[in-house]
Amino acid sequence: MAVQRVAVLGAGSWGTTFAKILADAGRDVTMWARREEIAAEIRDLHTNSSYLPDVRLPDRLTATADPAVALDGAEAVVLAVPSQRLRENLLAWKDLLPEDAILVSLAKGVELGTLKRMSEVVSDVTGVDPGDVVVVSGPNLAKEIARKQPAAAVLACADHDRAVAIQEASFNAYFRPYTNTDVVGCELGGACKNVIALSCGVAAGLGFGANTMATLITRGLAETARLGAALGADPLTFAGLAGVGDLVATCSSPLSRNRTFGERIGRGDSLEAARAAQGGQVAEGVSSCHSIRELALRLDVDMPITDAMYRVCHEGVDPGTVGAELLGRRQKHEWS
Ligand SMILES: NC(=O)C1=CN([C@@H]2O[C@H](COP(=O)(O)OP(=O)(O)OC[C@H]3O[C@@H](n4cnc5c(N)ncnc54)[C@H](O)[C@@H]3O)[C@@H](O)[C@H]2O)C=CC1
Ligand SMILES: O=C(CO)COP(=O)(O)O
Repeated sequence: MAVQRVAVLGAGSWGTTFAKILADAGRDVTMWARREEIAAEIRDLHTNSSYLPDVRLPDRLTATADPAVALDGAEAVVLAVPSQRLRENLLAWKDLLPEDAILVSLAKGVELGTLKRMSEVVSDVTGVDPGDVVVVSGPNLAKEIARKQPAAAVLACADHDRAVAIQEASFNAYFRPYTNTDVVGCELGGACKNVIALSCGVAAGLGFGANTMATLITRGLAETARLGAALGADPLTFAGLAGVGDLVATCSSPLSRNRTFGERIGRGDSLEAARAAQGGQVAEGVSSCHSIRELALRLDVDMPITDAMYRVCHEGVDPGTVGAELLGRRQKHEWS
């Protein structure tokens, strides 16, 4: 199952960075960009200045605004659009997908309405077995990796051979991918940490320090693991790169869009102002706090931090008020 020719659909921060990883690992990569001017910039100038300023892209990486051109002959197809936009984009691409191509999902989120994980959305639209989709997760802030700063990731797939094929295609001097078969745990880890990063940003914006951050990260991990247990995830996954690894990176870095969004809210910006300041880039936690809360309610899982972020982002409740409510909850044992 050797993969040489890869299509990366989506030319935002992570799509472009993952395309660069693959090209630096010796693969032939064609990206699809929504806007022709971004495709032309990648193709002709080897930059994507809207998303990765000051990063030079490899010569063997090219781009097009025509998905049929990007997908022609691809042995692997990397899906790199925001989670709430994956279904509509896949519907447009599904008849162009080469038969037998390995489908790889980069998105970290849970779909609003259906409450499905991304591999389930891919399966819904394409008919591919969800166990054949490879999910990428882990502490992967795009702007660091694009500058070749060392990082590791998890490639989760029920079919180990497919994960190994993408591992071989993406392994390079600065990017170390591990395989895992726990797709549920890896997808939940990635989706939930965006919500916890939002909460850390809110706390930072309110002026709180390291103890508060560590508390939110640790209790955030506890509620993620509770949801994981209800959905059959392997508890060990949450101790790994897609769990604590991604949480620590995203919750502590000013490069995180979710943390930055939360920080603006904590400082008193309106949701509209925080959204406008994102420069068109996605803060997945804002929609995922809604869908994950619904999922938790459906499964009767207690997720108080996620619920607090839902109330801040979707009901307009004051961040200081939800903070006080979180602290004032019923006293309990750490693991109950
Ligand atoms: N940026 C990062 O450091 C990382 C991001 N991720 C995940 O990867 C996924 C993609 O993230 P990024 O590339 O960073 O996002 P981004 O916001 O930087 O770019 C999104 C891309 O999707 C395209 N797109 C296609 N249809 C769209 C639509 N209808 N609405 C909006 N955009 C549309 C945009 O044109 C853009 O090229 C997200 O789920 C994110 O959580 C995962 C790991 C790291
Ligand atoms: O998923 C990420 C790092 O692993 C990126 O986080 P943000 O979307 O918050 O920037």
